[in-house]
Amino acid sequence: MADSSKIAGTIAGDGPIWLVGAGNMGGAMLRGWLDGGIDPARITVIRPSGTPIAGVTVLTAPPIDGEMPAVLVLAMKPQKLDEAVPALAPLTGEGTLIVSVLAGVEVPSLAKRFPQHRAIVRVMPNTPSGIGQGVMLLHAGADADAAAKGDAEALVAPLGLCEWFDDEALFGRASALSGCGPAFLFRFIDAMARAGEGQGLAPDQAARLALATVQGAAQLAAGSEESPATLADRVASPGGSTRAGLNVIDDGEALDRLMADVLAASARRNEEMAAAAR
Ligand SMILES: NC(=O)C1=CN([C@@H]2O[C@H](COP(=O)(O)OP(=O)(O)OC[C@H]3O[C@@H](n4cnc5c(N)ncnc54)[C@H](OP(=O)(O)O)[C@@H]3O)[C@@H](O)[C@H]2O)C=CC1
Ligand SMILES: O=C(O)[C@@H]1CCC=N1
Repeated sequence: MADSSKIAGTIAGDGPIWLVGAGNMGGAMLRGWLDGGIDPARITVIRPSGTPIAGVTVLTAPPIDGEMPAVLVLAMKPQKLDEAVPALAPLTGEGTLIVSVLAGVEVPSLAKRFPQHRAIVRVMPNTPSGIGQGVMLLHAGADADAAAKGDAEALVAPLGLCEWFDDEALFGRASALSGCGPAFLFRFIDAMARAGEGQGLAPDQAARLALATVQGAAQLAAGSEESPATLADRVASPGGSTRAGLNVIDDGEALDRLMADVLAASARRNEEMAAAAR
């Protein structure tokens, strides 16, 4: 559940917030905002399908005769950005804070497409934002002042942990960890369950045990003063069964090497998307 106390104040005044795209990511952010107590009357969702969302106005195109958006949240696929810009850019102005969650699309690429803006802030969320447990990476363009950065952070703080990056390239590489990370963990849960099936467990039982084990372990680690490595040692009795399993994970640093390759592949793709948007 999002922390509603964090969203009690105003965000970029009290003007309209346009959310462009409400799919997997935009939809999760919207859920987090609504649970967090944001005034739904401020939010207009713009999506080509016009698929309704309870409690908020949904339009198939930006409103041309309304108030200028105080915040424009871009949450379509990077490949759809140029399809959306012609209708959006003329409606933004010096009062519009542009918040982009598009992977790989850098601030200068956004500034080229939205020359009129108050500030441009990139946010890399992840899907647990929908339950207020996301990770929100932030990077602001050079012309963003402290007030604009504060407004961007106030907007996304109810969705999870906020971490600022001055270096946009590092922001991109960090996106591979926290933005993509939930998918890697979901795969891990499935792999653990399948391995349980391999030991003779029924599929539904293996899935239940794997998920509850990951949930409990993550919560334990999050609330502990001890490092995950120490917590792992607390499970592994010398000469016991856990140590035998850890030996497989640790052999040749197999898991470290796998994760290094995984993040490197995601970071590389991020760079390719950045190049495509320039
Ligand atoms: N999924 C994730 O975990 C994360 C995604 N992101 C970023 O979020 C963005 C969205 O990804 P995701 O939610 O997964 O994608 P989805 O395909 O689930 O959602 C895309 C949304 O964009 C809308 N859309 C499509 N075309 C246009 C257009 N021309 N103008 C306006 N809106 C349009 C769609 O509308 P409709 O609903 O009507 O079809 C839909 O709501 C991407 O840029 C991605 O990089 C960032 C971090 C994590
Ligand atoms: O896969 C993607 O490109 C986006 C960015 C982070 C998570 N999803």
